[in-house]
Amino acid sequence: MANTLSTRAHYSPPWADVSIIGIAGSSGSGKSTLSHAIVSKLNLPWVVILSMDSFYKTLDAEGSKRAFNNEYDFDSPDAIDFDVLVDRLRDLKAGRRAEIPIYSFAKHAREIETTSIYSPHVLILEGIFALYDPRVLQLLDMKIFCEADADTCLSRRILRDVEERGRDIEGCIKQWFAFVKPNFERYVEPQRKVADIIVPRGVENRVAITMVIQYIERKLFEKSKAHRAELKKLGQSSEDDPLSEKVLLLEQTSQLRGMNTIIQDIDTSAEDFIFYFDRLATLLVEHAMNNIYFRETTVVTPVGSKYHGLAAIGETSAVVILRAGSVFECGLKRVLPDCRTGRLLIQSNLRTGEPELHYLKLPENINTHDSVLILDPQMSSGGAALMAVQVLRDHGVEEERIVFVTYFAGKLALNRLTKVFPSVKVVVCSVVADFEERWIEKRYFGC
Ligand SMILES: Nc1ncnc2c1ncn2[C@@H]1O[C@H](COP(=O)(O)OP(=O)(O)O)[C@@H](O)[C@H]1O
Ligand SMILES: Nc1ccn([C@@H]2O[C@H](COP(=O)(O)O)[C@@H](O)[C@H]2O)c(=O)n1
Repeated sequence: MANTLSTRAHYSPPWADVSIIGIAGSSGSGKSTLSHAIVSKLNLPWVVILSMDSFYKTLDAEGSKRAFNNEYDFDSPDAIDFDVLVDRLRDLKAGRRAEIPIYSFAKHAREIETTSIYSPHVLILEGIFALYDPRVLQLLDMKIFCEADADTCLSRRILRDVEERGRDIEGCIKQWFAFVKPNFERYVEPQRKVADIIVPRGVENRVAITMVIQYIERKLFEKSKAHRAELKKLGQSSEDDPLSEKVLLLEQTSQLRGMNTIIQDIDTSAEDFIFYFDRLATLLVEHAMNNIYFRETTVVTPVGSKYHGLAAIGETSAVVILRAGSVFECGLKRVLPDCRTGRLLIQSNLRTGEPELHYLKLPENINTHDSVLILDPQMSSGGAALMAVQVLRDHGVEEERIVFVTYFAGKLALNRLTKVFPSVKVVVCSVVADFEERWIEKRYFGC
């Protein structure tokens, strides 16, 4: 029986249910320095710092005037847009991309540009009110309160604000005694009570940092284990299933078999390999294009007669899974010369075999494109394919609009992908043994 939506299997990528660590404490206590120390100790691509400064409310002209006179209270919770912060945290927790405002302390205002966060496995939320809002507290996996005595905080703050935030010493002192100090006692300090760990001396506190690192490493290990187990389970449950009707195999004509013979022959020269692979890639992209949306149209020929034909409805873009997917670029250009192309770097962890997302750059407004082709010449375990489709889904691309284009695929991998994403089409040249080692890109690029 063909796959239907009711038989959809569950898959959650490694970035689902991101662990969020909150670090609160007085201004100048070393929250930001501590956060950076944790990130650099972990030395992983998926740990991201989110500063609460990004969520300061926009000021009106009067507020801005007061801010420049050091007369605006930035140390009251009212200065923070907690609703937007909670929204963004919820998006990230759900594995979605979140647009984060960029704040300028020198201008007391948000910049026009935003920055985006997507797919962290761990997020560090740092700010004077990181443990303040009950909705935020609910989302936190670990709560830290960073401590330093008030004199230290003030002297650090003066040095930093004069050097980095465009302030003068007098203004810093005025702001400190009017707002920072009283509000620390009123709002910031009480957050100690909800903290799991109090960290005196911030970044100098090696014991505390080690504890936090161990906690994060344990969480990441558990997640990786769960992700691998999920992939394995998906494989076991789909082993005996027939291929979905969404798997569109190229017609095995004698031309195609001839090309395959040359491509698969170990003695084929590099030039011939590239020539025939490019030809085949063109056919695969053509076949994908046969399965996108067209509308009827009529054109006039040079001799004045009418031709009733078809035209693509909207834009088709492509996403190459690096580095193997680059072998499709020549074929893609032949069929769609102006196709906007994004890139994903997905690599298998050498130790665990787990696919990991390392880099992503997608065409702008990809969610509005009519069709998106994902290009990868080999589908071995299906892990990279699942991840790539999930990335597009997280960026608003509807499943029906995705066509996965591949040269070789194992049946298990095809079943895994179409069970999780039953509406995704897969264009494939040959179905081969499960878990076949990747070799196409090595032959194509000669290394
Ligand atoms: N343990 C420390 N020793 C010396 N300077 C520090 C220490 N921790 C932080 N600083 C410095 O103090 C200033 C404020 O630290 P920061 O981490 O920005 O504090 P917060 O984020 O809590 O406001 C920065 O210039 C930073 O380099
Ligand atoms: N326009 C602004 C906004 C905030 N502040 C001060 O920043 C402090 C929080 O940032 P830390 O990195 O020091 O935690 C807070 O105490 C505000 O007084 C500001 O001066 N100007």
